Amino acid sequence: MKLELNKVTKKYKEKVALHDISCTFTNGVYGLLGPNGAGKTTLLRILADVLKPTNGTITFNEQNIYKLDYKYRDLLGYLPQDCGFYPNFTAHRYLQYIAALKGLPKQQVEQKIDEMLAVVHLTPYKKVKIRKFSGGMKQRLGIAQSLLNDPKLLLLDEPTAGLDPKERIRFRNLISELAQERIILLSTHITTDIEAIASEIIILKDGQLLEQNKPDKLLEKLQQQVWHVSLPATQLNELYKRHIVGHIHQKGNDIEARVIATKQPSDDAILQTPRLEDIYLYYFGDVMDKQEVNNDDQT
Ligand SMILES: Nc1ncnc2c1ncn2[C@@H]1O[C@H](COP(=O)(O)OP(=O)(O)OP(=O)(O)O)[C@@H](O)[C@H]1O
Repeated sequence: MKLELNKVTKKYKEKVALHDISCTFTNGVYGLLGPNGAGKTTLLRILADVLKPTNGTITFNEQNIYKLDYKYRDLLGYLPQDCGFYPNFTAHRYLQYIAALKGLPKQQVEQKIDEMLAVVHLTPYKKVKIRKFSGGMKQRLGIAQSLLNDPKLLLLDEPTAGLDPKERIRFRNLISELAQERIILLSTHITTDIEAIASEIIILKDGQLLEQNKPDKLLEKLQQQVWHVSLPATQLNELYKRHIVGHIHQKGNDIEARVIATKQPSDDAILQTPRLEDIYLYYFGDVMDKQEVNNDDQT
């Protein structure tokens, strides 16, 4: 399978949300990484055919997706950021409704629903109304609906939002299991979500595709550039001015910090093995806040 974007641009009036995006996806897991507003949702919505690009073409196995029409949509599973659940539906009723929308053969529906509820560990809640669900349970139900038609192309917009650490690990394992014979695209700004499972990572910033590469190739970029630094807390502001600073830990009057720098930032700085969160900092250090850095620590 091959999904190809050729110079895809999306404008919302004057706002250019995606600019000339060209990339190719074959079977595997692709992590769309970028801060808020980078264009991840716009890209996924275009691929889910809920939004049309302003310019550019998209082909699936060399055929234009708009010409393929329903044949393309039949291949899709899509988890939007907001599933728009009906609170008075039970999980079962909701999945029946989605199965009908997706045109699943009637004789398969109940078995498929049971399978999917088991996959996302919601079997005991099959007959419970969605209004009683926690955020994490709703997210798992959203994942279940996206998988109902056994999609060949799975598009997941921030799939781990609201999941607790255990659920996130389960989710990552599930995606790894599903990855064969499928194209899976998932957007996130949490690097640990994709570090272990993405075959490739796509870095989006301000609607531009900055990188598409295998995680280890991205990490190679930062070899010899990630440091552990220890210094008096009073010097922290100076450190921020000179370098990209990641995690910091206060230890008494001192600070321990993870720093990205092309040259050794201080005599006692110790080289570290780069991680994907360093790549995130490298590209988005200027736009992120500390909250996002801390989020990376959740698992
Ligand atoms: N309907 C719209 N009308 C106008 N501008 C929009 C619309 N939807 C998105 N945008 C803008 O397009 C840009 C890309 O938004 P998009 O939602 O695709 O980013 P994102 O990377 O998914 O961010 P987030 O993680 O916050 O969802 C942003 O600047 C956003 O404000």
